[in-house]
Amino acid sequence: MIDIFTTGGTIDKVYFDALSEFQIGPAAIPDMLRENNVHVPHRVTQLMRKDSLELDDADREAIRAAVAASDAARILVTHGTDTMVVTGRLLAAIPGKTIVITGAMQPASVRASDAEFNVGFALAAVQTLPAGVYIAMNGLLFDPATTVKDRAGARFVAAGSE
Ligand SMILES: NC(=O)C[C@H](N)C(=O)O
Repeated sequence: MIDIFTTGGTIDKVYFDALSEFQIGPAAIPDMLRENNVHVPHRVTQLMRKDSLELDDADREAIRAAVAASDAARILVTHGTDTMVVTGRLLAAIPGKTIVITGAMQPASVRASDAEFNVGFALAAVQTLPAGVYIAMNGLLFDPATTVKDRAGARFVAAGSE
């Protein structure tokens, strides 16, 4: 059983026409998994709906506590990309679980989005990797301890190489 926790981020953003802006809506992952005929046993819990730039220490602690309290050994977290590595570093203190964090550069609700690719890749990663914390984005796996987001390049890179 894979425990999936959603926290918000661009992956869950939807366009509010009346306001002419994107806001974080309900988690995109349940519809995505259903529409893609995914029968991997899983459970989805929406922990929060925040852009990751707005996550504070209490939010991160809530994510850490939820993951630590899960009875599942394999955990998928969807999260905004801007501070994914910060949360990943905190989750690294949890022993004995395979924890994979993913998100998207473009909302799942828009056509040219990397969301479905990233979720599919992360779902494969979480089922096969040994215990540890990983960021799974755009076809690559990263260790949060040694990774940073290159915002201009819209990608993750090794710390120091950006
Ligand atoms: N692509 C993203 O998810 C960026 C967004 N600002 C976030 O970190 O929540």
